[in-house]
Amino acid sequence: MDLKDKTVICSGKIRPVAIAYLQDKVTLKSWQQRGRVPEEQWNAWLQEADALYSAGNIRIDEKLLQKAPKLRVVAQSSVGYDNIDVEACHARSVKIGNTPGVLVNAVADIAYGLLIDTARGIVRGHLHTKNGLWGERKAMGLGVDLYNKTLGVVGFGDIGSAIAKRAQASGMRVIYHNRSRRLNDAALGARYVSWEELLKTSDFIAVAVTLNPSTKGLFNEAAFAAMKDGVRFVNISRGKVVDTDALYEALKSGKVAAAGLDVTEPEPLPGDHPLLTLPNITVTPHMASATEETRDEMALVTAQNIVAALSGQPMLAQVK
Ligand SMILES: NC(=O)C1=CN([C@@H]2O[C@H](COP(=O)(O)OP(=O)(O)OC[C@H]3O[C@@H](n4cnc5c(N)ncnc54)[C@H](O)[C@@H]3O)[C@@H](O)[C@H]2O)C=CC1
Ligand SMILES: O=C(O)C(=O)CO
Repeated sequence: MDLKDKTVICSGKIRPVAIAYLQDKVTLKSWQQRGRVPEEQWNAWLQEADALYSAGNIRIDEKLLQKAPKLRVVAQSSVGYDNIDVEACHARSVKIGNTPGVLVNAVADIAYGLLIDTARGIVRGHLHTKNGLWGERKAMGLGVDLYNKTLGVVGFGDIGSAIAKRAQASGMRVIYHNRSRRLNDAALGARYVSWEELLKTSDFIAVAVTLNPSTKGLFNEAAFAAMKDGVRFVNISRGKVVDTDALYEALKSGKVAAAGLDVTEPEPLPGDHPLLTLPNITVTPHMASATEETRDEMALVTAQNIVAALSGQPMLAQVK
């Protein structure tokens, strides 16, 4: 099908693999400079757009949709789509695509790295060495083993179960809590438990839920209070799942012995944020999917979703 009369606009810089896929098929308007498309330009593009390649964290809501009368497709270049008002899109017959699956291993690797860091303080050790304190390394204290400990995974979807696999390689027992029990959990070597049991019995907790109304602020003061003393906490899902102030207090008191976060609220996290004054936290800048291979695959799925939807074909991954 000739789609050259269809205009695809991109909200930010996109990967060459996506440009190569799209440029001969559609009329592509992409901003290949750093930062956001200037507002005037963006508003003009929205007027003409049949499809939107959503790169980065732009809010796609009724306000944006009103400026885009021809829009029929939004392709989010991530698995999470909490930046999109799904109801508003569907009310205007705008299809939404995302990129599940292709980023699972890259994200689970970072979660596993953070998990090890909460046990052993790798980043802390690096900073200690860098600050000329190698000889005083005993001051750092000892870490703990992953081996023979219980990992509680909250959100046992694609990424949660991939984190479990990595933890099992370190000899951890895995329990999980999910919206519903996974049929294949025995094959995955993981045991379904209630939210309360997970909090009470986990030595480590890894969070891999979607951000939705039921998970917003899920890890609040009460949740941290219900955890084991000295629990270690990793979040790679979305910052808004955690009450930042409650986590700060739990880390300060030692209730949470250490935390590893790839996502924060707010994002970006300012360099002078109170969380970063604590010695027992490692924060990475929402980079869990940031490998060359994974970002290429995410870009390609995003581009393929657009072409499929504009051709009236099923998308590779559609948000229902
Ligand atoms: N840090 C990063 O760069 C990345 C972060 N993510 C985040 O990770 C999330 C998960 O990704 P996938 O595993 O691919 O999605 P998925 O849809 O396979 O898994 C999410 C799981 O969360 C569960 N869930 C939802 N609400 C829940 C609740 N209230 N209680 C317990 N479980 C609940 C769902 O049942 C599902 O099993 C994404 O939505 C995204 O926000 C994803 C990729 C990269
Ligand atoms: O895919 C996602 O949801 C992300 O957070 C970006 O990799």
